[in-house]
Amino acid sequence: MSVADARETPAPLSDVRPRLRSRLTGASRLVCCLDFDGTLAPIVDDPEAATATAANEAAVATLSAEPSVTTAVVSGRALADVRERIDGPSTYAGNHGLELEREDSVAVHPVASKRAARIEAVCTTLEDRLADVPNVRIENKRLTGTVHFRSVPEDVRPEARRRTRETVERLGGDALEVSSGKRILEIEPSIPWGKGNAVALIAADAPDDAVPIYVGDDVTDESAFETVEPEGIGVRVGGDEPSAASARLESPDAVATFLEWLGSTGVELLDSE
Ligand SMILES: O=P(O)(O)OC[C@H]1O[C@H](O[C@H]2O[C@H](CO)[C@@H](O)[C@H](O)[C@H]2O)[C@H](O)[C@@H](O)[C@@H]1O
Repeated sequence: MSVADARETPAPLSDVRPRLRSRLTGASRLVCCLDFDGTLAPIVDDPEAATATAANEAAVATLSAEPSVTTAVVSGRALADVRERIDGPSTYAGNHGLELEREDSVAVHPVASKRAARIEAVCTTLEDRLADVPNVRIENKRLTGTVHFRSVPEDVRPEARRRTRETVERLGGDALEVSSGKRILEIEPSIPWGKGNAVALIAADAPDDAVPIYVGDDVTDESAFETVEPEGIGVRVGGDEPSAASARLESPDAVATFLEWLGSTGVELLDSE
């Protein structure tokens, strides 16, 4: 049976809370890793317009100021982009974990760095190949690229997706690959590295008894859920698809309520024995 086959629909977070309480009780640290789009920020048509809800901004600021919590944002966006969108954390991962900023030092996956020129070439060529596709957007994030179809008329999307895949195959060869996200295709270096690897590096900085939590809403968040479960807790936002996360929340508003709980009750439970 594959890992994907073993996935189940996550339970409502309220059902998982007793397990979370027991994990947090007496632990020395909480490592709280958060996705951005669809988790802290509601999904919107224009990727440039995405903003964290006010309640999530406040909750992230509170958690980030808490000495017993490591707060990290782990996004598919470029590091510099996501950093501008949410203040507070000491740690940011961008481009699905290919770039990681900890304590003011940024590490970039060396193979991804070498393939940035190919991403650039693909994005430039796609500007031309998709020039006749209404409302398509190409987001060049240097280490990866995203083609946005959310505002493209539905009948045009299959052909636009086909041209995107064909262009990546032609210019990227074995060096690049395509994956799907929410109404997007992601163009990435074909290397075994994702958000889960970045979360593992972040968690490795914490003591062994730290409790890792990851909250996210999309396919690329699954590797991060696999990293934190079952010692910690993965929380999938929205939908009821099978997931490696054990818990689920409905929306970014529900995420804010959860983060507020972590910043108050959750922190009190740490070292509370
Ligand atoms: O890992 P994330 O922080 O969730 O980033 C994943 C992608 O998010 C963005 O695209 C998504 O959000 C947009 C704004 O709400 C929406 O228009 C788009 O349809 C979504 O797929 C971002 O633009 C991408 O670069 C990220 O890879």
